[in-house]
Amino acid sequence: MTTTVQVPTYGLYIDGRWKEKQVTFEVLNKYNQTTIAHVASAEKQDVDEAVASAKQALKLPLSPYERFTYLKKAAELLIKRKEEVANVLVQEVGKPITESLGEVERAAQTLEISAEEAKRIHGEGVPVEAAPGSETRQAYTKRVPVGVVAAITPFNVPLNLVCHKIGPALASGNSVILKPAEVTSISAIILMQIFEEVGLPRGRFNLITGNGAKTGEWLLENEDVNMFTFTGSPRVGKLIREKAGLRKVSLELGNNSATIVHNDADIVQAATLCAQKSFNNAGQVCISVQRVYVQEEIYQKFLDQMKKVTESLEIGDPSQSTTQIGPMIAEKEAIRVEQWVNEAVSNGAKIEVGGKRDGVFYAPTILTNVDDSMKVCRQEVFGPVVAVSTYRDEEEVISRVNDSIYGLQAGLFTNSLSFAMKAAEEIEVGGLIINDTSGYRVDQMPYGGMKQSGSGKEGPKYAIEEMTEEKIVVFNL
Ligand SMILES: NC(=O)c1ccc[n+]([C@@H]2O[C@H](COP(=O)([O-])OP(=O)(O)OC[C@H]3O[C@@H](n4cnc5c(N)ncnc54)[C@H](O)[C@@H]3O)[C@@H](O)[C@H]2O)c1
Ligand SMILES: O=C[C@H](O)CS(=O)(=O)O
Repeated sequence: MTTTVQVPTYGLYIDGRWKEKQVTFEVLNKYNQTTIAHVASAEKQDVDEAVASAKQALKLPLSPYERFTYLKKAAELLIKRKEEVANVLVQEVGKPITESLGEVERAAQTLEISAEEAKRIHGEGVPVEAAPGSETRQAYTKRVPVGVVAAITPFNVPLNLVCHKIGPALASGNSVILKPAEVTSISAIILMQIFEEVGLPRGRFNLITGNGAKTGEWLLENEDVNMFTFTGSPRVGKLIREKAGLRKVSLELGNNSATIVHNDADIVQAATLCAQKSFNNAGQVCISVQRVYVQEEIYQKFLDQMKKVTESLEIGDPSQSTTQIGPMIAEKEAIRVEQWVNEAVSNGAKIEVGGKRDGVFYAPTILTNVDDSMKVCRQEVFGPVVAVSTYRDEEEVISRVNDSIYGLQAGLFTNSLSFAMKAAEEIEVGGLIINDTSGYRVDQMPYGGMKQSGSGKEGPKYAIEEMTEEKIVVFNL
């Protein structure tokens, strides 16, 4: 007997209703490459309808308490569907189930923090009366929504990074059009279903799925979009910045994250955490540990421990609770990583662990004998590869960490307060994590990079600042 598995078809969500489309694209299970959904391909007219609906929705303002209530309920409903949504992440990303469950929990927290922040948006009194001639005046500021926000998101953390945009946008009174990554659209569709269920007024949250370049272009062409909030590659980020003109843009882009391990650190803890945070989600994390700089006196002990942890990682079917490393998002990405590693090896790098590809899987790989000019150090690998090298002193390592076009986060293991303080002053990143790796993030913290890692911050409180304008009101009494 053969069993036919029903593949669901999903539409767009515009102006409070689902809209079927003739033309769809397939979302694949990244482990076995089977089709798990047919998803609507938006056309220009759909994008324009979504923007018009979002603009119209702003005419019925929501109070901060109403926004709090919708977001809080959405967080609760997401937790109720935790297993189902985690299984979607397992399939559409190839993310191991334990990590996928963690992403759903974090996404719910992001919505909950956004809900709480909705009640804390405030301005301040401004002492204009202190200016000569303004003695009879009084003033205060208030934060007002930017209006229509277009949110464009990447494949690697497709639920939580969507919540980092939808949560603050709705909390601050905006309406939003979401364009998720094509290859991982299903979790965003489920989130849309959840917001429909909580009864969010129509037009406040619209979902457009389809080709990134086309929908992106149509959103950018539509002058009724007031702000773009983008997470993804520097290539697309630059394009959005160029085309957005005078409109607000927030960009969360790539990194080649460094972590320093100094000679006074807890070596076992540092090596264990570095191994874990180099290979989470098969290294497809923007703050994944990619460059490790180990003080030369402790190098061998550190490397031995990091190799031991890495060799113990279980690779395989992401739906199994014992699996720690799943497939990459596509075979072409695994091939690219393989080529970069091979190129490094042909220039003198040594593979300590891994270095093998099996279809869409790339084994967790530690490289030594690397040179800072190699692609595996200089560019963003976005795969399960880490380059470990030595340094002599604080000055040298800080300058090597800073020798990058990126600046999202870095880690530093040390018990030296003076080194930690020096690093905090001198390392050019949006976040420096002491006694943990570059890969540490919780959702309430400000998060965003310097240099080509982007501009603007996420973390609901900080994203709300990006998604609102400061207005001053002056009274002449
Ligand atoms: N800094 C952060 O917070 C953060 C978090 C996660 C991922 N990232 C970065 O994201 C990248 C990987 O994600 P990706 O491969 O999905 O990125 P990507 O740039 O290829 O795609 C991101 C989104 O942009 C859309 N897009 C593609 N072309 C477009 C265009 N011309 N105009 C408008 N939108 C377009 C895609 O459809 C997708 O929704 C890495 O560089 C990673 O570092 C950064
Ligand atoms: O890919 C980058 C993510 O922002 C890191 S995290 O999943 O939010 O920790």
